[in-house]
Amino acid sequence: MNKNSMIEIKNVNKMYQNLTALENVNLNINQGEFIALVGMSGGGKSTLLRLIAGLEKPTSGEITVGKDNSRSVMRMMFQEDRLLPWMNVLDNLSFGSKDKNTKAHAKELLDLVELGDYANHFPNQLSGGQKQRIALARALMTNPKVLLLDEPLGALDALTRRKMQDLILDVCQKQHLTTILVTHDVDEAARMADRIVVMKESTNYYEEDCPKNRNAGQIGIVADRVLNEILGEKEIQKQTA
Ligand SMILES: Nc1ncnc2c1ncn2[C@@H]1O[C@H](COP(=O)(O)OP(=O)(O)OP(=O)(O)O)[C@@H](O)[C@H]1O
Repeated sequence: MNKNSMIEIKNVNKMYQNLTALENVNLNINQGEFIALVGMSGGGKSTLLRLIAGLEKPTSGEITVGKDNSRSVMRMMFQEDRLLPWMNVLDNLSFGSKDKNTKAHAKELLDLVELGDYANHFPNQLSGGQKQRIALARALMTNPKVLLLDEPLGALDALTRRKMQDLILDVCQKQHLTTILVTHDVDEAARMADRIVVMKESTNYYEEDCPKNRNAGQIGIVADRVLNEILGEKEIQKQTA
């Protein structure tokens, strides 16, 4: 593993019975890098994320995480917040621990996601965006080095989604996280990621490096290029004709 690497994916294949979900995927993700996985439905994005998380094993090939290849440095966040409805926000983060340090850590993270005043609220008293911010804070409780995000903003309205994108980017930078985001939204990928990986058919994928500190125009250009890759030039021409 090279010294800046956090995740190395080598010659990974995944079969489900006769179906090839992933074929010969090779990807090297550096510490602190923000990767977006995009592509058509069924392209294998969630499968790759589950393999990286260690929830499933590749049929062949290898995935190495950090120097000790331990999945304990990872936390995952999903489209659903998965908060426990019978616990208040603070307990959802600390799992009801009475330990002072754990509670203090939970409070710090609530401040980080700008919900410091909501410790005693219950999930049903929160908006969708607030619940996702709590889910993000909870994912950070164990001080992970890698954050795996499976379409976490998919259920949010456009404005809340935009705010969450900024918050996630800010948090990832502050906590020096390596992040992998699965998203259907190419604009979201173009706004957030350092590098976009397009999962095409199982045999084929494409990478796009994004400029640093990009403006709205550059985001649009990157998003268009990625969309071209996903749909193919002809589809785009047909749509704009
Ligand atoms: N547990 C499973 N058993 C059988 N086939 C599966 C399983 N999980 C995924 N697949 C298949 O593997 C392929 C890749 O699925 P995956 O969910 O990774 O795609 P995706 O790119 O995340 O799709 P979407 O954008 O719709 O979420 C699909 O053809 C899917 O039907």
